[in-house]
Amino acid sequence: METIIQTYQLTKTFKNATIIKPLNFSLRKGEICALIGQNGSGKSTLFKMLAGQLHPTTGDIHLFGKTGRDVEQARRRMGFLVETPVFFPDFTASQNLEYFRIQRGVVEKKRVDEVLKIVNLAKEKKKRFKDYSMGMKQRLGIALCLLSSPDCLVLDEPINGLDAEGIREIRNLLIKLNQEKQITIFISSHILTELHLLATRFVFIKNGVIVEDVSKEKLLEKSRKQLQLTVDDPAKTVQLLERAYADIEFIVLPNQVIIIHNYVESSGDINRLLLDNGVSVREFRIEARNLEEYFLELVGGNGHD
Ligand SMILES: Nc1ncnc2c1ncn2[C@@H]1O[C@H](COP(=O)(O)OP(=O)(O)OP(=O)(O)O)[C@@H](O)[C@H]1O
Repeated sequence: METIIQTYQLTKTFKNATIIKPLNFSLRKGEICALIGQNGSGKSTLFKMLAGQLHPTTGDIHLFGKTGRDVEQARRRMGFLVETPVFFPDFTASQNLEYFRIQRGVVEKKRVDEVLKIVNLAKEKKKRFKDYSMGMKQRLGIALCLLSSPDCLVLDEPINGLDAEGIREIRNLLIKLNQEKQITIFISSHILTELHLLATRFVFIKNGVIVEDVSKEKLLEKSRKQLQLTVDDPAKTVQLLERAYADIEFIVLPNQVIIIHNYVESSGDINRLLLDNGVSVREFRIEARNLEEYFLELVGGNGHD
């Protein structure tokens, strides 16, 4: 499968603060990849580097296999919605897109009507931008990205601040673009539950570090059940768990709580292992949790980054 985006040891430092730590990431053709992280985690900084709006401090970006001077040309195959586009408030949607069509050298005049149809704004194309709802404004932003018929869209929080209906419209639009036009999508949000029905892959970022990269199936599995232990000696518990289960995945929370994401089916063995080695287990339970809790644990709690 073709690789659309590849970063190698990519970093960004502003003054003394390193916002993106050496980051290796790849996006393959056909994916809808969600970049999830709390405010300030570095999502926009990463996207701006991909869009060419910020220069990386170190590292390399390949787009469609191109790098160096050729990357600019490859970038034309991508549509970026990284900063809110500045539309003219008194222009209609059509007039706004027509302005950008000419400015961006998109030859075919009919492309404006085509993209308005794709984003379901054909009927409202003569409305002035300032009279658009938030959801319509966002869809017009996506229409702008589509003007040059990109193979990949990079969208920074496009459903931020939308109501449930607005979110549903954008979600359906993006699924349609992915399935019918084979457009690869890289989309960010700070709210996991906004994207869980859309994305096929989830990348979690915390303080500029990717702390988790999972498929939709794996995410659902992980967010379904977990073991929650309260122990007297978390450090020893961690040591014992890592020795017994090489690929065990867990996080240590305050108050001597350890949450284990896999090996839920081995809960009896884990309990015995700890007791046999002198760890006192005060509480041991299997919990179901929702996606939002999982997200907060990963990017909000004491994740293992
Ligand atoms: N030009 C800049 N100069 C200095 N610091 C910056 C600059 N741009 C971003 N930062 C800092 O980098 C950090 C990450 O910002 P970024 O906008 O990438 O986060 P984010 O994950 O997109 O957050 P949000 O969800 O709020 O958009 C923040 O602490 C921000 O203050």
